[in-house]
Amino acid sequence: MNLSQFATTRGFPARHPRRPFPDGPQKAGRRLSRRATPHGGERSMNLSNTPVRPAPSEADLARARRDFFLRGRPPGALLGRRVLGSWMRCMQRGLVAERACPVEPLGSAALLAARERAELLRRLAAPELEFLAETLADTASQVILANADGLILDTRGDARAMDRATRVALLPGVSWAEAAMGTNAIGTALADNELTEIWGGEHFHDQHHRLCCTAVPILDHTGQPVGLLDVSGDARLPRGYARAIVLRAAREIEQRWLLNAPERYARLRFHPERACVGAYQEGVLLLDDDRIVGANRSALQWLETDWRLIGRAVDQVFEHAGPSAERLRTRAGRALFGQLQAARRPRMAAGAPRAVDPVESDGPWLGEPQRVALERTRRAIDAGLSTVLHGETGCGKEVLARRAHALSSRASGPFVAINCAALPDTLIEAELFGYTEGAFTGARRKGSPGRIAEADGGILFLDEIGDMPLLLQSRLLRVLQEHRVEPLGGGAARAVDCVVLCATHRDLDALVASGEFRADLLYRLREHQETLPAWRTLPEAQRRDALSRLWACAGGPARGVRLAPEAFDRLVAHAWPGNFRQCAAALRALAAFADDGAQLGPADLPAELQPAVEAARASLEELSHGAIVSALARHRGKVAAAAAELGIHRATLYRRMRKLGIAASGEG
Ligand SMILES: Nc1ncnc2c1ncn2[C@@H]1O[C@H](COP(=O)(O)OP(=O)(O)OP(=O)(O)O)[C@@H](O)[C@H]1O
Repeated sequence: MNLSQFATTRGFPARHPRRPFPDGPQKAGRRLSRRATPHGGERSMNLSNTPVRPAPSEADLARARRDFFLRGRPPGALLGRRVLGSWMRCMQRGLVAERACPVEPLGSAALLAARERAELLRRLAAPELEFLAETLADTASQVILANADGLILDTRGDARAMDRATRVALLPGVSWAEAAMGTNAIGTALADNELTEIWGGEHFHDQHHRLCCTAVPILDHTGQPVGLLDVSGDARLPRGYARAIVLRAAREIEQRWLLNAPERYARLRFHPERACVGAYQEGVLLLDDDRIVGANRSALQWLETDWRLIGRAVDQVFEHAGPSAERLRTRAGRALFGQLQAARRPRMAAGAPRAVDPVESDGPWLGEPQRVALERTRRAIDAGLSTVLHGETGCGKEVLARRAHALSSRASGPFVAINCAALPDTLIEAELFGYTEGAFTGARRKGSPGRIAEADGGILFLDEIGDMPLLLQSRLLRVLQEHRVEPLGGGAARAVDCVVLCATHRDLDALVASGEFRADLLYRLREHQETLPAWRTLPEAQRRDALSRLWACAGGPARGVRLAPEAFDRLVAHAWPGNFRQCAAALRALAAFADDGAQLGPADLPAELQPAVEAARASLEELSHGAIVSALARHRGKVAAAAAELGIHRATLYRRMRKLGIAASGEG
């Protein structure tokens, strides 16, 4: 579903003029508040505990500020209780209203690290950020995702209506925690863990008086804040213009968070009306056997309880629940309709400790060069730029592409990976572009949309792009130019919106020069390029760090298997021509064959890492004419035996002998 469809299903028109306030901020905001409330949701169930409070006039606010800040008197009752509470906290912290608060954005590496820590939140929130930005476009508001400390992670929207200082302060990397910025919706919502609206002069600092903000904390399935959604705009916008829509977006993210929980938990969904089980307002509980380990807010509402529900046994809450849980009765006597989705427990092969895939578990190891490449690739994706990832085999090109996809605004779209070198020439065309029914012998009955069409809304990852046959290059070029795919055998062309990432270890410019790759295709594919470093070029500190991570992922430490310092040093120093892939595989093998609790020394390392071999390898280039001749002589011309003594492969010795003009006299 594209954004317009997404917006329309929720009853919001998808298009808005980009000009801020085409008919004034008041009108824009009022129009939006009218649009944003008619969902049955907010009417039939109050999702926020925050009562709607009458807006104090500017004169009321000015009086309240004079009373509080100048005369030290309690301000009038029109100032909300929570705003007053926040002003008092700010005073106690020594903040001064007239003093500008310094804006100190995080550096790019620290911001990247913060974004990585909040990866799940960002991924789940991305569609809502787009949706809010689109819907609020004519109010010139800024949509903000912050982490649970109030640090801005992402923004969307058009903030042209704000002054420069405010725009700068609302950028990613800036903290809006109350302690730093005084009373503001982000910081105060996090301090109170409630939906918060702060308008104009309610902000603690004078410098924020032209701003209005509406913020809602995003809670995980146990009720802990994991982040916050905020809409900030011009203080002339009517109070409440963003309340319903931002609240609903936060609930959507929370629901996704809940449903993203491990499948080993059963899910109990319920609602007082049968038809609403499975719909927006359903209550959902996560169950670990008979214990409640998670809930959504609707569940709390229908069960008339709060987050203390987490940890209770199911039968403390429900009086009666049949095996299918179709009819439920709470201990308070409320009848509900329910549906139980059983837990899925993965069946593990007995005894075999499974190595953890570093990419699946905690994300790849990222040193400084990978971090920078990752962030730039993510930005390229968000900007719709085709990107080539260049680097030796195994240096993490695909890993990086997948990670960048997960962090990008296309995270909710598919990631379709195609290895151009692995597909047989006869199949690649049909595989990529799809085919209609009966297009060729063996075609599936209903035809196939093809892999490119499958990437619609997401990423098309073309691995080993340098190996794509010339014939297909022109078809691919046409797809990239026209954003449409035509299936084999005719049929309607299909529009495709995808960002293309390519990976290669080959020199694409050289391939163009030798006529193996189309120059015009390369220009299309390489709107941006990132080069990933080979393992051996990383600084030693990074290799050590990476090795520790790969070893942990290989499962050794979990079974008490230790690498002696000399073994670790040797692994760090090894050149690993197959880069991360080879190193990770070697570590997995080491861990697999070691006994629990064993300490592995240099002698336990694979043959190519043994000291004699390493020394011989290192000096291969210097292996002199004399050394080879005398080794051959000692073994009566037997090349295999001489190679073994020199610690190199027989083929390598033959190559070296040819280069030095040494004739082979004995048998191999
Ligand atoms: N940064 C990393 N952190 C941890 N493991 C990594 C990292 N990069 C690569 N790996 C490991 O190496 C394997 C290969 O990575 P990947 O497929 O991304 O390499 P590649 O550069 O695309 O290789 P090729 O060019 O051969 O396709 C991964 O499955 C993973 O186990």
